[in-house]
Amino acid sequence: MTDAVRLETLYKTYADTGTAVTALDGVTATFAAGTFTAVMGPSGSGKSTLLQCAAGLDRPSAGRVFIDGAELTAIKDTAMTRFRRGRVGFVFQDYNLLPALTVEQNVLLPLRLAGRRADRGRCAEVLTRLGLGDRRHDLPERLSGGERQRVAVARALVAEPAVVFADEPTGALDLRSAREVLTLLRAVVHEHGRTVVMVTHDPVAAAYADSVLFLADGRLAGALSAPTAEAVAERLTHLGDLVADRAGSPT
Ligand SMILES: Nc1ncnc2c1ncn2[C@@H]1O[C@H](COP(=O)(O)OP(=O)(O)OP(=O)(O)O)[C@@H](O)[C@H]1O
Repeated sequence: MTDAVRLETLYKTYADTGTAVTALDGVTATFAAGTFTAVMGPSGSGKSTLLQCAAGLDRPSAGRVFIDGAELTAIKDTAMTRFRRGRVGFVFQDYNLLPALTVEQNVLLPLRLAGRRADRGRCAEVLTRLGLGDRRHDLPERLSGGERQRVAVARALVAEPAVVFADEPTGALDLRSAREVLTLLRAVVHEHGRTVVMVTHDPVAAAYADSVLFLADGRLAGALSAPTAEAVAERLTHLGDLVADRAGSPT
């Protein structure tokens, strides 16, 4: 199986605030193509930083990132944007849809920005697959939170990226909409062979993934295959204890 994403000994230090914060402390991980992985860990453990560095939205302080076999960390800033537009899709907690654009225009935006043909047929196909075929001409304000997030998923998929990164995609949704979006992400992986990496706080959401990667203090702290919400919650409790112990112990 090919790796959609490979992270090699990633470090990220934020030094701009006086005291340096090490958000990633030597993380090595791979995400195989066609898999759905959840990234979990206590608050401040480096989940968002990991996602940002893996997606090329931020640069690690050291280490290498490969997407679909190409080294992202070797690419200069201007080319990075182009690379991202072609190979990476994003879904954010707050949808990030442009309010003045219709659903269809929002979904087609990544293709337009990448200078590719705005394939309306493909857009209609993706929207229909996501149950939004008849909402193409609506503005986002007319959609529910769950529908908006499904538009964001359609937008992330339209350019057929090697990987879709989702940062708390269900964080702003009610239970039913969250379940719909997670079912959709799972179908995107299992029925359409896409790769999804999702940061979440929610053990129930993580249980939709094929496996869970745990972070604590910027380091990998284990993994779980075929996760259940109960097993994930238990692992998280232990991680929380571990972090509290470390913080309390003399160095
Ligand atoms: N831009 C920044 N400048 C300085 N420090 C930062 C910055 N972004 C993150 N950090 C710090 O890096 C560490 C990891 O943050 P990160 O947001 O990656 O964690 P997280 O696991 O996603 O947290 P949460 O679950 O609370 O969203 C934290 O200590 C955080 O305060």
